[in-house]
Amino acid sequence: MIETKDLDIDGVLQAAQKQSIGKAAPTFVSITEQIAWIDPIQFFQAGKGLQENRMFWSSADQSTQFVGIGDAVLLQNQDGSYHQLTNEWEQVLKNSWVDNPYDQYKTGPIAFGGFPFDSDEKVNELWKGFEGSQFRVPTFLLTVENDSAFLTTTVYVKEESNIDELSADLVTKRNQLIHAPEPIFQKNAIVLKHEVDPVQWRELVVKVTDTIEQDDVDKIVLARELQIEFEDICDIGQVLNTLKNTQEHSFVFAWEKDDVCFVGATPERLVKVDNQQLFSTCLAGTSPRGKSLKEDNWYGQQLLNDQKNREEHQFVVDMIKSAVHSCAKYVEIPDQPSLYRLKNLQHLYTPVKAELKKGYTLLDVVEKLHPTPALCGFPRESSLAFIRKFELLERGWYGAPIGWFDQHFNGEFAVAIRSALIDQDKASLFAGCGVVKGSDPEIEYQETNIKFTPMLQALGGSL
Ligand SMILES: C=C(O[C@@H]1C=C(C(=O)O)C=C[C@H]1O)C(=O)O
Ligand SMILES: [Mg+2]
Repeated sequence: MIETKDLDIDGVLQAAQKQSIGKAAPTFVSITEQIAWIDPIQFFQAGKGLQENRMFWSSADQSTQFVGIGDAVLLQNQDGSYHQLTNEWEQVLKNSWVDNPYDQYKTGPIAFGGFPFDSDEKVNELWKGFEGSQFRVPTFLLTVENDSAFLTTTVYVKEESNIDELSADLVTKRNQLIHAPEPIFQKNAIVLKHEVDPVQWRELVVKVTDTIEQDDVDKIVLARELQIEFEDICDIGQVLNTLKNTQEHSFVFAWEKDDVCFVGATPERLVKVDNQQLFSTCLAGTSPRGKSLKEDNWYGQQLLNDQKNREEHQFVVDMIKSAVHSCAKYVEIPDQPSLYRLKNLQHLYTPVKAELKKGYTLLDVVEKLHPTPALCGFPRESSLAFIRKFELLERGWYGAPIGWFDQHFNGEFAVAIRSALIDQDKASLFAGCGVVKGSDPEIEYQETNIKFTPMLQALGGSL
């Protein structure tokens, strides 16, 4: 039996209401309790019954998993402003009542969400609902940290709130979630697959290599879209379960808005900050996995020694190094990349460690880093201008920071690649690759195909 403190939602809400009357402002209430361990996917599936927006996050080593149900707070910034987001979060916390006897990092008030790749991009039909940056504090947040589970319940209490009703409603929903039955999964079956402009895409790669020859640009990342249709409405829980079980060393995420959900399993950490300790990742340069150990090692060695891939990688290292330097006391970064192996492919990988200077927060670093040359190109301005002008799709949240931060701005962001936007019985998958001098359109095309594979398989299909 785990030791749990008696939960007194009603008592906390009453005290918070007194505070809101005193301050003549609503109080943001966050109550954390330890609960019996529950499978995060089970909790996620149970959230479907409440008909509220859900979110999911798993760290790349799966030691931390978050599931959120409901929107207690939604912070939305049309222009993706980091500064505004910081201010709004501080504003929310200003009049708060945080009841967290466990005082655990990763419990209590935490906001989850994402940014657009390019906040100047006009939002099209596909990305409707995902305008600007959006972060939510879920009404119910499950934190599973190895074998321990915590539930944080968040609600606004106003002067006029009916506390009896409010607390009865929260308790009913809480019980529904934490005593959820074993999840039942629907099998997702793909009935239609449509590659968007594959011929034009290869032509665009040639246009990029020509541009690189002629202009002051060295690398441009080009993305592709693959559209699919399911036989029935896609079961997101099933997709997450498969991603979790098949995609090791990857952050698995889902962020639902009404009936649309952005889902993925990305290997790429943008930045993590834990008490001023900063961790970032340079990931660029790709090759397939081999079928045997010998073949796998051969691919790995080829990748480590391949000039084109090393160049693709180095642009990322140089940029991240200098961005992190500008806000850190010291930066630790190996001279040579190593290999980061995933189920379907392997990447060149350089980890970055640093200590953040006082006065800088996680969001400041996200702002400095995004978009890195891993997703945009180098130099940033000219590669971004090319993408804006010529790319054949709207990136929306693809390739952008997705993650979480707590009340002290500790948290973690990943780069939302290996992802799909799922709208009931339809989905768009995204994959891109770094085009540099000498890139071959067919090889780059095949590289994006392997990058589609993990998501496509999790959705019930194959290439
Ligand atoms: C753009 C993507 O991946 C990026 C591009 C890579 C490459 O071109 O080698 C490797 C990892 C990522 O930085 C994607 O998966 O969509
Ligand atoms: Mg590449």
